[in-house]
Amino acid sequence: MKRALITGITGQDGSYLAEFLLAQGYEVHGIKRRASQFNTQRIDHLYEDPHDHDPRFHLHYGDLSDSSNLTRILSEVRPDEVYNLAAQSHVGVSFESPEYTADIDALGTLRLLEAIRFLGLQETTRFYQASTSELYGLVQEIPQRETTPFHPRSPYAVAKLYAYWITVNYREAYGMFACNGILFNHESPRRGETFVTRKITRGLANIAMGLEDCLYMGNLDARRDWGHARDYVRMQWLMLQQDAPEDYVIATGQQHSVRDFVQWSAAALGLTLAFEGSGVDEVARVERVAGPVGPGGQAGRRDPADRSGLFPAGRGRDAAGRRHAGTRAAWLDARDRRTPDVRRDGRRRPRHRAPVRDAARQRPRDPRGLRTIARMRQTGGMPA
Ligand SMILES: Nc1nc2c(ncn2[C@@H]2O[C@H](COP(=O)(O)OP(=O)(O)O[C@H]3O[C@H](CO)[C@@H](O)[C@H](O)[C@@H]3O)[C@@H](O)[C@H]2O)c(=O)[nH]1
Repeated sequence: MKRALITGITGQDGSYLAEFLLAQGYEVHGIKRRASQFNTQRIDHLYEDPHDHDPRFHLHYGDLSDSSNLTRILSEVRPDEVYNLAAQSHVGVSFESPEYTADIDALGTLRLLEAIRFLGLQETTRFYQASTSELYGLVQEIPQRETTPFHPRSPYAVAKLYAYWITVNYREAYGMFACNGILFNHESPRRGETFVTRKITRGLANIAMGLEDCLYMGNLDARRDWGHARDYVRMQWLMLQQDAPEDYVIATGQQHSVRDFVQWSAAALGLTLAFEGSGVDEVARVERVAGPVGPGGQAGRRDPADRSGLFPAGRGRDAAGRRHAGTRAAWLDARDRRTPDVRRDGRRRPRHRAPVRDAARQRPRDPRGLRTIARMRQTGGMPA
């Protein structure tokens, strides 16, 4: 049975790759960071108790900043394949934490490669490095290919450039089977919520459900090549199954703008947006609401004279604490009022409960997950 070790197993790609490798019959080991809160939501369905008979899924505490820890895990697992997916992966955040980003993304890769070499595993362990289209930054040719010169434009991309070349260097200097996967953007429902696709889908869904009233965006005209993460982890595996190690670009070959993504997401929710203004003053208002909105719900009718957005400010309540007409909450209230408590069969009808509010219904349970609503302003910056 082949053994794989995945750094970054708790992330989007790590979770899909673990699923994929388990289905291929691998024994899968993952490195997760210690955190005071649970950080394994994406892989909880794969968890096997270590006391079970012959589990094939194992988690180890570790960190790419900790060489002795990496060396110990590698010497215990002695993997056939290592997938280095762990990183500080947010481009915007790398401007705020450039040194941390370099430590994990650049030196972390070196630590892992060096631990493989130090343990004498360089001839048996194959190595995948999660490289990135961000290396191209200021693009030198269109489309980009494996031979296109790099011009990174963020601390993240510069750190990943070091990781790229140190991977090439270990391949050339020590004969390691080491590959860089230069992946363009790849998304899924498991994508982190501060990356643009999840930020938009979450934000607009919250607007449609009346939970928020504004979503602030950065550059709407930025263009990205978006694939699905599940397809891309298969590519990662395929790179390590070739006869000889090489670096590969993975993309769909199609680019779309962030603005397109906003409009598709709005359309899926039955919202029609009207864009006004330009540059940092651009605003998109919800012009029409149609069809079912939100899981199991439908939008309330909106006063066409109201140009302030789908839902007025004040979290959808007036001074007396009554919900405004036009919000999903108001629609649910109205449904509860007009629907008898007891069904025809004599059973009690379940009442609507706000799913994302705390007991006092004052604050969102997860404040990070719940900032949203109906005005989109182009700030020119790149907020998370
Ligand atoms: N995050 C974010 N991005 C915004 C926003 N508004 C516009 N954007 C633009 O949306 C684009 C896509 O951003 P993200 O999907 O958040 O990340 P990324 O910068 O493309 O980087 C991702 O893909 C790389 C290539 O695969 C990865 O290397 C990187 O780790 C990350 O996953 C960027 O050009 C960004 O300027 C916003 O409000 N938030």
